Amino acid sequence: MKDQKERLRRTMMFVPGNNPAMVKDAGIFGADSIMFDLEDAVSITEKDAARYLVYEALRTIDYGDSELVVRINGLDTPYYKNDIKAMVKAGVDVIRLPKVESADMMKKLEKLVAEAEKEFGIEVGTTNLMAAIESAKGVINAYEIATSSDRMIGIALSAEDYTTDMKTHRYPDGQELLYARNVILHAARAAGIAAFDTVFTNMDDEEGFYRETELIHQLGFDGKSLVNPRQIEMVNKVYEPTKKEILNAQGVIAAIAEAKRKGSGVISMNGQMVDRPVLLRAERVMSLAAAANLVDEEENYIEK
Ligand SMILES: CC(C)(COP(=O)(O)OP(=O)(O)OC[C@H]1O[C@@H](n2cnc3c(N)ncnc32)[C@H](O)[C@@H]1OP(=O)(O)O)[C@@H](O)C(=O)NCCC(=O)NCCSC(=O)C[C@@](O)(CC(=O)O)C(=O)O
Ligand SMILES: [Mg+2]
Repeated sequence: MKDQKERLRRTMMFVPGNNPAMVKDAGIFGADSIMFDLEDAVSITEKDAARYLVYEALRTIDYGDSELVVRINGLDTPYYKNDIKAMVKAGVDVIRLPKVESADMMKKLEKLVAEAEKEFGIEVGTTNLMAAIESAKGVINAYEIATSSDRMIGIALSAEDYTTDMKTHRYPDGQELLYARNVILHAARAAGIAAFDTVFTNMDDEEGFYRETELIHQLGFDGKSLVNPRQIEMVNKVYEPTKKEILNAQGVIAAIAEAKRKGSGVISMNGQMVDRPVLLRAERVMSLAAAANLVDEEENYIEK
């Protein structure tokens, strides 16, 4: 199996942790990551019930190949300690901390997670972490957050809270998010972890959703937080490589293998220089092609 830091995460779907039907069926939509929410989708009166529901679901329901993420309550609430204990005990893959503004917040989370792992006899270091950046301060400190722990698998932009903090709101062209998107992407890339774009909340605006997904794909995001299963197929479509890109990637991989046989790291293919960065891009294209079932086990292109 691939390193957890390397896995494909195009779609990370929020599932309200207080909704038994949604929690039960969340695995059928094929999201790369399912993110059970204990924070803002759950009212204060339902915090304990939601925690228990998600705990039971993690222990008993088979969610297939999807990565299992839980967004716990923030460090400024009375709920996060119980959330951490329960989710670690249930064996969650990733804990997502909301409203992160500093590396210290992630270090505090890491310490509590390690304590819980010890308490429940789980190997220390098993539970991965990610941070949601939802304020100007979080954006300013994005790199220190991204590098705060070896357990970090990614950082995410949370535009609903972020635009509120910035005294603006979301516009169709996304200009108000350009700076935050670029800072978060650079911080994630410099730290060697994943970058996730924010949710798109207007379910009736398919055109707007496509436009936003194409933009974040072009910028280089690994994927997007989602609020509805209908959005999964649309994101996968945008991230699907074309036949030309797949055939080119296969050529690059073969050319580099040939170069290695000759003791070199660089070779020319159709007059184009092919070296390590080109190879890394080709490998990502092949991962996306495999996820979209566009290649067979020997990585041959499947004509549809
Ligand atoms: C939006 C809507 C009400 C629409 O409902 P609708 O009923 O119209 O949807 P339909 O399409 O008709 O549903 C068809 C079938 O799919 C099922 N189904 C729908 N959604 C499903 C789902 N998510 N998981 C599993 N199942 C699902 C449904 O049960 C039905 O099943 P069935 O009846 O059997 O046919 C619904 O989707 C929903 O509640 N979404 C989650 C909302 C949420 O979690 N918000 C909090 C996270 S954001 C935030 O906090 C901001 C943030 O913090 C973010 C950041 O940090 O990134 C920031 O600051 O930016
Ligand atoms: Mg938020």
